[in-house]
Amino acid sequence: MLTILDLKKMKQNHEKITMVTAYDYPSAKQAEQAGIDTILVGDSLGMVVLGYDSTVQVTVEDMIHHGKAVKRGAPNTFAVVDMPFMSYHISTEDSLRQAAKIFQETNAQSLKIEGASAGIIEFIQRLTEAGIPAIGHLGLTPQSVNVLGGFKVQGKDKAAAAKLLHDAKKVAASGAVALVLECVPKELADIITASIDIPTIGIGAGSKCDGQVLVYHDILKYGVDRLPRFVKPYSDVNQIGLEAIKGYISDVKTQNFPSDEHSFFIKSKDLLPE
Ligand SMILES: Nc1nc(=O)c2c([nH]1)NC[C@@H]1CN(c3ccc(C(=O)N[C@@H](CCC(=O)O)C(=O)O)cc3)CN21
Ligand SMILES: CC(C)C(=O)C(=O)O
Ligand SMILES: [Mg+2]
Repeated sequence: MLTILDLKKMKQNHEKITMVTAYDYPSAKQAEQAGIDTILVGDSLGMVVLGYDSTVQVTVEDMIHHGKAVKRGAPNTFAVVDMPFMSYHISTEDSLRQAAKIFQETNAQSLKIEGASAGIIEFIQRLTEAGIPAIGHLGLTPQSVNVLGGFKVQGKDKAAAAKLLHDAKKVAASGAVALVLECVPKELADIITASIDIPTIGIGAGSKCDGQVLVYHDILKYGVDRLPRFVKPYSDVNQIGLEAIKGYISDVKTQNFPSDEHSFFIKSKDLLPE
């Protein structure tokens, strides 16, 4: 399993860090088998596998339920769990209690937190002091979709770009071990990556970030209809899966399934009731 020191070394050595989301046992097992560096139990699970229209309805219990399944599937991969909406905003004390619960119950290696307000910066410091590696998340922070007015690229004007760089420096200085940059212009992500000593992990943030993260279901094109512009699909599981289920339906209707090879037989007819 990689450690936070390995991730820092990978930045220094210009070796790209790979991250994929996983929400359950099979996807985690597959990601580990494929040789991924890190797994994110993203709160995107609310949209991707629970059918919510944002991540706002995802709970601490949801994150623990999915996080435990992921760790069972990928016991040897560095795992990050998202702290969900409002689980780290009420007070630093309450946030620390929620973090301890998620970290202990999932056995994850790190927790991810969106934003860089004064409260968040203090929380990242306190997590680090307590021995919980924190990963920051700036740019498009989906838990704030209702304040941002949609899933939109961030840091597009001079003031917003300057604030994003300033926030990234604050997150790095507070002890965070990595920083996710979501939906940020490539040139800005490049400057941020060069300005901080912790790895940046981009999603819709161009190729200069120290690592990349994508949603598992987006990579596979599985269950998702419209893919964001930053996604490159590597398969079409929607199509493969649809054909499989249609084939099954057709075989049952036409009595081609189950055949004898998929059936069990009694040793002797004498054993059957009269
Ligand atoms: N399947 C999936 N993939 C993701 O990457 C993802 C989720 N779900 N859910 C949680 C968040 C939400 N994300 C999103 C969702 C939509 C866009 C999107 O449609 N963006 C526009 C850009 C709009 C603009 O130009 O400002 C796009 O065309 O990609 C971006 C990020 C990223 N995360
Ligand atoms: C998109 C990534 C960075 C994320 O936070 C998630 O999957 O929830
Ligand atoms: Mg998330």
